[in-house]
Amino acid sequence: MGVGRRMKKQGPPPPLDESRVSALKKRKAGVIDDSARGKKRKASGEIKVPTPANPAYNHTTNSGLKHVTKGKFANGFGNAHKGRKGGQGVRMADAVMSGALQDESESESESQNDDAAGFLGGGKEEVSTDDDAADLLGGGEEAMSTDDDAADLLGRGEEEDAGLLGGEEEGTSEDDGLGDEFLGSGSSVYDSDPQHEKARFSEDENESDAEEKLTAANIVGLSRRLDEEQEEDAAEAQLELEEAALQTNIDGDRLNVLDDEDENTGPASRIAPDLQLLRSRITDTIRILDDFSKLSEPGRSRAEYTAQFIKDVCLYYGYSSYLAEKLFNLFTPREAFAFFEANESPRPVVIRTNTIRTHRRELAQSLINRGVTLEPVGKWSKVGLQVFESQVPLGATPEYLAGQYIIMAASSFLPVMALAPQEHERILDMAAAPGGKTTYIAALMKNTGSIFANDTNKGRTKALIGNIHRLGVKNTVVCNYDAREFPRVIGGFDRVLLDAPCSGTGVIAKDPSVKTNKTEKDFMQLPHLQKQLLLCAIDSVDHTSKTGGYIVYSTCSVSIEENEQVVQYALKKRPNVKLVETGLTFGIDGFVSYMGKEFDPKMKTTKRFYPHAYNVDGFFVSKFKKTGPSPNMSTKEGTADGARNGESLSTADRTPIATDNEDEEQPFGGFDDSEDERYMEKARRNRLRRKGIDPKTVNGKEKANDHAKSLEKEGSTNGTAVKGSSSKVATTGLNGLKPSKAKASANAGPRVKAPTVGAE
Ligand SMILES: C[S@@+](CC[C@H](N)C(=O)[O-])C[C@H]1O[C@@H](n2cnc3c(N)ncnc32)[C@H](O)[C@@H]1O
Repeated sequence: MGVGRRMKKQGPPPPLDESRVSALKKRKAGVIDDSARGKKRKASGEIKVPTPANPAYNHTTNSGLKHVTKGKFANGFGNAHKGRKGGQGVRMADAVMSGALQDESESESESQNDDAAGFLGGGKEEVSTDDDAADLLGGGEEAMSTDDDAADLLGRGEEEDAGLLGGEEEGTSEDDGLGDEFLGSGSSVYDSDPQHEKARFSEDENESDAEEKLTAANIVGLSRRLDEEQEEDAAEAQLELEEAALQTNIDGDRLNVLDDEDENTGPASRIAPDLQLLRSRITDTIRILDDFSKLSEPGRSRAEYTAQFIKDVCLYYGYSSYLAEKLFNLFTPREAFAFFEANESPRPVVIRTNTIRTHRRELAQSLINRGVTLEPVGKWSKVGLQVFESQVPLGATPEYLAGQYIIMAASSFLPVMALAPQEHERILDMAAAPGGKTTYIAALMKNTGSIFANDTNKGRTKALIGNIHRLGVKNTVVCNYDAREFPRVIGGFDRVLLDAPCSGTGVIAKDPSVKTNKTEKDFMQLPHLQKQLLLCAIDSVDHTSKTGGYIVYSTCSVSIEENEQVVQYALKKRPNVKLVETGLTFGIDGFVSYMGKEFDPKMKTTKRFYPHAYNVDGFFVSKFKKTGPSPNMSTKEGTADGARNGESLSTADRTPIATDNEDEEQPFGGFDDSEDERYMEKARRNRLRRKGIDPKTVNGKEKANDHAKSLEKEGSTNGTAVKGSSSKVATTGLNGLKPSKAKASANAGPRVKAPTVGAE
């Protein structure tokens, strides 16, 4: 099929086969129970879903809780899908066209602030495309989360699994004794610095016509499916109304939802709780908490209802009470409910066009020809495509194998967009595996400059290397340090991305084990590590960088401890940084105060993303600008943040926070001292030749001295590249340090430009 169909030129493919649609619907019917339950309350009129006081929640609530459970983004395109009966195709086309036109205009400036409104308002009507392409892409197998199913069904290889799952499953982050949970998370827009805007790499400018056609190609099939779904919805709603007539809680009545102390008959007290009753009580409790004076029982306190709500949430959704309470505290009760609901359904399957290899329009056309139904992910990205359904495993198409795209969560675009890497810069990705973000950075840099992609977990760096090779990235050095070794390993970067290991409370839909396996200890240990890493990230940046001087800190967690508190800590410890706008056109402002704690007022520049608000993984993105040298980095020899004097660097509190369990068993693509030696030796000879010295005349001791001196010189000349030192990716530690467990070395600090890695 591949070649023949691929060769077909532009023009819409035939509408989607009806049989595909029905297959989809059948599968959907099997998994939609929860959302149906959600609809029920809505249809019965018992839930007043929209809460004008809470704009974030409104994104989802107008669509009813049902919409957030579906695999569709809460964005402008979602809007276009609403009320599509009859005119659906046209509306979608309009939406896509306007999106494409917007793209065009944005090509000059990617400051898409005006898009924000559309995006923010768009959560109301998502299409019920359903529980995801994940199912549709091949159906789930075995007892995995739906996303995991999707991963399999997408036919991905090892490294891609890691990519799709935000890097969660491959290996664990054994460091610090922190487990898989660290591996979550999986990321544009522009830099707050306007001079950078134009330099952004977008291949999709002036493509509005093409995109319109492209989308039209999908419309017929999609709109038919959507019409059918709407009919189904109407039938369900009718049924629910009938059922609701049996219920006694009439709007305005005081509701009796609290468990009586001596009574063991409530839904929560049963061995096998009646989920429907439980859910009904949850929604009733929310109503009461929303309108406490009117609906609560006399003599009952708000705390009692809150406790009841949390207890029911634990039973209904399977959270530990510790985590349920922690998450509950982030939101209004109604929004908390929406959050818990959203965690019960997978996020949409998204692919990122690898602009090193292709253009989004061409990629989309190729995939459409293969039977993939897709759409641009939203106006906010020029490279993302949301996949609704596919007849082929997305992880095994010729386009995939040719590195034209990578499967990655939409939220994972965001930190990279905030980082806004520029061509020819030097970038550090501190916790990079499996490399969704690294490879995006490389694409935005058009394969110029250099990226140091580091990860402490050797096993996971395999996936990173795999992705780097497949996607044709050539400006990246993979290294394997505990990132707290930076900047002693190397510093002086223009920008640093710290996509930190975290608890994964933003990706519960992907990894439901988070519901029960995160304890108070995790929320102490993780922030401790994150704080250490963030200080190291800051210290690794060259504040004198002409184009940069930025640090982006992100997590796929929604907890305050791992986000605002970490940022606040960094602001306190490093007065030489300030928070700046992320440039992201959507997202909810970070907390400036929380439970009596006040944060820096600029904390509002940080952005939070929630599954129920935007139908993306929960995420946090913050951006700092470094304005001066780090306090204790000034040495006699200078103040370069390139860590010229390793000993003088005290970057962070290094109190051990857990056992270091590094996986020594997993040999990593051959980190090998003798192999390293060969490359180092070759580099040394080349360097000497460039200086006009015959390498053969230099004996062993002089070799070492020369090596150290030249490194030092290069460092002091502010990052002059060590040219010609061809290093094999992942086979060498930087500057000859042992890649694993490298000891900080005074000589290791100089700003040595990364040798370009031939990835393919
Ligand atoms: C959220 S994941 C990174 C995902 C990656 N940025 C991407 O987009 O594919 C967090 C990563 O941090 C790594 N990690 C954990 N502790 C680390 C440390 N001390 N130094 C460097 N990396 C660490 C984990 O191995 C894991 O790969």
